[in-house]
Amino acid sequence: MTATHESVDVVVIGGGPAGENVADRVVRGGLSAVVVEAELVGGECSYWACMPTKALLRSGSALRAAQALPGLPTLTGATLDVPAVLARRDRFASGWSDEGQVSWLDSAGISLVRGRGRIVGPRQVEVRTVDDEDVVRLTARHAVVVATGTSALVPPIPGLAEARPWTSREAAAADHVPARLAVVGGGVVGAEMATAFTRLGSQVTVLARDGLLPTVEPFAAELVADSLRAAGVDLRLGAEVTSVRREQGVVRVGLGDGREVEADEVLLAVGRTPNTSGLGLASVGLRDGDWLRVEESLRALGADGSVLEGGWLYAVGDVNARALLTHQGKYQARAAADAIVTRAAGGPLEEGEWGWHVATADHRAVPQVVFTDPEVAAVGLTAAAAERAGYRARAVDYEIGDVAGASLHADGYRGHARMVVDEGRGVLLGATFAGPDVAELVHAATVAVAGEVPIARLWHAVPAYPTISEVWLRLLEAYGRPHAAPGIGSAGGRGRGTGAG
Ligand SMILES: Cc1cc2nc3c(=O)[nH]c(=O)nc-3n(C[C@H](O)[C@H](O)[C@H](O)COP(=O)(O)OP(=O)(O)OC[C@H]3O[C@@H](n4cnc5c(N)ncnc54)[C@H](O)[C@@H]3O)c2cc1C
Ligand SMILES: NC(=O)c1ccc[n+]([C@@H]2O[C@H](COP(=O)([O-])OP(=O)(O)OC[C@H]3O[C@@H](n4cnc5c(N)ncnc54)[C@H](O)[C@@H]3O)[C@@H](O)[C@H]2O)c1
Repeated sequence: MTATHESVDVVVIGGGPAGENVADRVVRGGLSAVVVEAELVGGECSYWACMPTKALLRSGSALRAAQALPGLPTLTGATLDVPAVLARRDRFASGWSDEGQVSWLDSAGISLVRGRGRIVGPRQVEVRTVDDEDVVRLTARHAVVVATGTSALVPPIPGLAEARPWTSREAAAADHVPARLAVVGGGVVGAEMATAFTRLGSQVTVLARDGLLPTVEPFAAELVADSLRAAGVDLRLGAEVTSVRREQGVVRVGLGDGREVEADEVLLAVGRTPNTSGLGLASVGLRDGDWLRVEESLRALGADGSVLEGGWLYAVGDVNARALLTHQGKYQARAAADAIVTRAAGGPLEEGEWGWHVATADHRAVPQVVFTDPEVAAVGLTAAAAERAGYRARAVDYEIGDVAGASLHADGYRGHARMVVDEGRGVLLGATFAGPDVAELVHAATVAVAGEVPIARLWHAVPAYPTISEVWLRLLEAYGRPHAAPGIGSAGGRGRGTGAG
C-alpha cells in the first residue's frame, strides 16, 4: 500500500451534480479543487436517477401525446418498441461510463481522486482507492464539501433484503421488463416507475401505504391515480407491506390485511437515506449515518446547532435533506462555492434572504416536475402547506382543458391548475399544474414565487394566445382584479374561443 499527501484549497467528497458544481465554481473563483468519487463521476442523477428514468418515460409520453390527435392512424393501438426504448435509455446513462464527465472535470481544471473519502479530522480527508491499494490524504486549506448524496432506503420488513428487491437503481438500469412488477411506495419514484413500466408492458401493482404522491396538491394526485388505474395499474392506497419472500423466482409480498401480491420483481421506493455511513463524521463531533444539517450558506452545523468550529465543513445536495432534487443541489452548490471563494478572499458575504451566498429558494420556491401521466409541475407551497405555515392564503383553481391552447394541444385535454396567493402580501406562495405536457409551465411560476411578483403586476404579464400558458390569465381572472368593478375580473370566457380576457 502506498500513501500520498496533497494540500488543496477545497476538497469535495462526492462527484454528483452538486459536488461537480461546487468544484467548478470554486475553480472559476481562483481556488484549487479535488473531487473524490467512489463510483461514477456524475452521480446518481446521471446513471441511475433523473436521466435514465426520464429516458424510460419519454417515448411513452410522446406516444400518448400522438394518440391524442387525429391524423396519425398508424399509432392507434400502438405499443412501445421496448428494446429501442431501453437502448435510448442506455445512451442517456452514457452506457454507465463516466469517461465524458471525467474529461469535463479535466477541462475545467478540477483534479479527481477515485475512491471512498472519509473525514479523519478538521480539514482532513483520507481516500482509499477503489482497489484499497493506495491511500491519499488530502488537507483542505479552505473547505471540505460533503456532496455524497443518498441511497435507497431499505426498511426492516421481514424477508425484504433476502428477496433481492429492486431499488431505483435496478429499475432505472433494467435490462428487461418484468411481466409483473410490485412497487412499494407511492412517492415520486413509485409513481414515475409505475408509469414507465406499465407503458413498457409490465402488469404493475402499486402498494402506496401513505397514498399516491402525498405531498402534491390532492387534485394532481387524483389525476395521476385515475390515469394509472385507466392504464391497468392495480393501485392499492393504504396497503402496508408486512413481509416479502422470493420462491423459485416469484416474489410474494405480504400485506397487513393478510392478502398477498405476486410479482416477478418488487421495486422499493420508500424514500432515501444519506450516504454518510463510514464518512468519518464522528471524527469532527457529528454522527455517521445522519443527514447533515446546514445553515443558509451551506456550512455544516454541529450537535449544538451552531456552525461547526472553524466553519470549514459544508454540505450540499441531497445529503443535507433540504430538497432532494438535482436542480436544488446545483443551486446550493453555486451559493456554497461563492461563499467559500468570498470567505477565502476575506470579503463580506451577502447572507440576508435571497442574498448571493445563501440558498433561500430551498424554503420558498422549489420547483419539481413529476413525469407521470399527466405530468405534475409544482413550485412553492400547496394550499395545505400554506395553511400549515400560518399564511392567510387563498387557493384559486382553473381547468386547464378549458384554455384554448390546451384544447388545441390534445383532444380531450384533461388538466387542472391551482395558484396559492398570500393574501397579506398579494404575492404567489405556490402553483401546481397537472396535465399533459405542463412541465414547461412551472418556470414562469417559479419566477413569480421567487421574485415575489405582486399579483397586480402579474396581470401585465400577458400569456401568448393560443398557448397552454393562458391558464395564467384564467387563474388571475378567477382570483379577481384588485379594485375592479364588481362582476369584472371573475373568471369569464371559459370557452375555447379567444375568451373574455
Ligand atoms: C429514481 C430517481 C429519479 C430522480 N429523478 C429526478 C429528476 O427527474 N429531477 C431531479 O431534479 N431530481 C431527481 N432525482 C433526485 C436526484 O437524483 C438527486 O437529487 C441528485 O442526484 C442529488 O445530487 P447529489 O450530487 O447531491 O448526490 P448524488 O447524485 O447521489 O451523487 C453523490 C455522489 O457521491 C458519491 N459518494 C458517496 N459517498 C462517497 C464517499 N464517501 N466518497 C466518495 N464519493 C462518494 C456517490 O458515488 C455519488 O456519485 C431522482 C432520484 C431518483 C432516485
Ligand atoms: N421527477 C423528480 O423530480 C423526481 C423523480 C424521482 C425522485 N425524485 C426525488 O427523489 C426522492 C426520493 O423519492 P422516493 O419516491 O423514494 O421518496 P418519497 O419520499 O418521494 O416517497 C416515498 C413514499 O414512500 C412512502 N413510504 C415510506 N415508508 C414506507 C413503507 N415502509 N411502506 C410503504 N410506503 C412507505 C412514503 O410515505 C412516501 O410517500 C424524492 O425526494 C424526490 O424529490 C425526484
